[in-house]
Amino acid sequence: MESSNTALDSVVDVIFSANRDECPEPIKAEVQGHIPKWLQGTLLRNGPGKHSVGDMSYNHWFDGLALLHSFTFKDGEVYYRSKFLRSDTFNSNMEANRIVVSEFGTMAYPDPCKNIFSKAFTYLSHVVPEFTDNCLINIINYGDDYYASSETNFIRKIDPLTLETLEKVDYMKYVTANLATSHPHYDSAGNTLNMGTSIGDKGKTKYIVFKVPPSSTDKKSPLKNAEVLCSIPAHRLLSPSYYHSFGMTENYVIFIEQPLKLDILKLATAYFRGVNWASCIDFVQDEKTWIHIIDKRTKKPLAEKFYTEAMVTYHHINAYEEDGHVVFDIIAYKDNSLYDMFYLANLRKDLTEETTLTSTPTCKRFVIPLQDEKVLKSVEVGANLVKLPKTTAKATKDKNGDIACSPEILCDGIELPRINYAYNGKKNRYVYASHVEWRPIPTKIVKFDTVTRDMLIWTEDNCWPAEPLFVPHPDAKEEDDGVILSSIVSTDPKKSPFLLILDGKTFQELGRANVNATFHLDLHGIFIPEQKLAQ
Ligand SMILES: CC1=C(/C=C/C(C)=C/C=C/C(C)=C/C=C/C=C(C)/C=C/C=C(C)/C=C/C2=C(C)CCCC2(C)C)C(C)(C)CCC1
Ligand SMILES: [Fe+2]
Repeated sequence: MESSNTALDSVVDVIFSANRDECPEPIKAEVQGHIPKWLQGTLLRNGPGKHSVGDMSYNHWFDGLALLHSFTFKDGEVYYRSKFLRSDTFNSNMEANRIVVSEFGTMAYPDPCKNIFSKAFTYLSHVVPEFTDNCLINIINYGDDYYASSETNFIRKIDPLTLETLEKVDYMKYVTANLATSHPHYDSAGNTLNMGTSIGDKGKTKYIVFKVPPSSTDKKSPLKNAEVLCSIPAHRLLSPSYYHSFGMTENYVIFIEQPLKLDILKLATAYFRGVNWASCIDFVQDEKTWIHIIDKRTKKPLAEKFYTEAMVTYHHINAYEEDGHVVFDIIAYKDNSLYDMFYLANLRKDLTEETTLTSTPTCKRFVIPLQDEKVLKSVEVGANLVKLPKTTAKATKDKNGDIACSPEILCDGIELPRINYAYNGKKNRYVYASHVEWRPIPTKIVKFDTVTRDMLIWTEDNCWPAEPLFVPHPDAKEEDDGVILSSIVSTDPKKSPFLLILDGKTFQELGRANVNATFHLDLHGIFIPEQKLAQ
């Protein structure tokens, strides 16, 4: 018994909690199989790579210090490198040899004295706190620049080739966003669209959609030209919803205001009360989930109120318009247990006690009817407004004239979804994702066909795959003409970690690039084609 627990503990260590070393100089990987010659560019990924500093540890996996890594493809060869993001947070922690900047799941007290008076004093000097710039979630492209991102008001510009950390950028200088997502969208005109939350500005709490145009020639920060497209007042001033991503079609932005709420009063007193910020988020089971459909042309949300039952979602998959409807697919949960599952103490418990997840991810499709207001008035209460033939998703008018949406379940157990981004906002068929069974660790990646509901699977013993990312063939004719890239952490000491390359159509291995280094399990990333990097 003991030995199997030890084995499971070491899995948690190897894939989640161990501190990693960086590998700042590029190393050439040993390629097995075949890497298509057309695949030229850099896969750049981000995720937590250091979970303790000195003798202090972070509580939560999403708190770890950002470690960037990249795979550069050149003429069938692959070069790997990794570098810690030299954020102010990283530097201050290293200098103090302890954790001095708070993260979402770990509250830090720079003053080691636990005396209540000094704690109160430290609190007062933190009335305007400098939030963390440990940007560990994703990489965002604004204009010609690349930024490591988290969800606070700070992003860090990076050099996508050398992984060097550059300027710290404060969203607040350009748009009033105290929080912003790490999952923006890119449109065909080269704009980046993102969403943020503005807390208590001029007595109002609102969600904003902002657009950053492609770079201007004057070499100023691309955010200088940011424009707020729309702002939506939060249902409650002191409890805005938490959201991690949003959806976008050609004409609409889809924003889900879910009953997973930040309690501003609790947040403001968290430091003084000695609790972490994560404890100030509540899932309000008996509240509705509001679905806002923002028309990019009028810059206003549609007048109708769409809602569904209480749920939690982090990742939108895609959204598109079809015959007078907006269709969008998301990964949804019954509650907020995903966040709790990633506390390092729970990850250990979940593995050793073999507990099942209380809420597993479900891939849901919502269909929103775009109804003329006059027509809507004449529709009977209870009538289904969805007219698309091949879906079981419904939208019915309730007695208040609001529209209750019930989704179609597409499949269970997938997370970290990616699509061929050329199909973002357009009708797509395939989703590439991590497959999650009852354990909170990734063992398989899949290609899911939303039409036939078939799943193609890749798995291998002692291999823990990261989010699978699709790169289209430069002359792609079909949606799945391309390859899937996933970086694989290995827990077999005899086997090095590798970058896996699968064929987009068959999901069969084309090749792998074995790297003589250690990998961390990361969260998200982007592929930058060579022509774009050369600009
Ligand atoms: C500024 C501000 C602030 C702060 C904030 C912060 C600090 C934040 C952070 C945040 C964060 C930091 C977040 C994060 C998130 C994340 C997420 C949401 C994720 C998700 C994920 C997932 C979903 C996963 C999955 C997976 C993996 C990874 C592996 C295994 C398998 C699976 C698939 C499960 C406050 C509030 C105080 C106040 C106001 C203002
Ligand atoms: Fe995410």
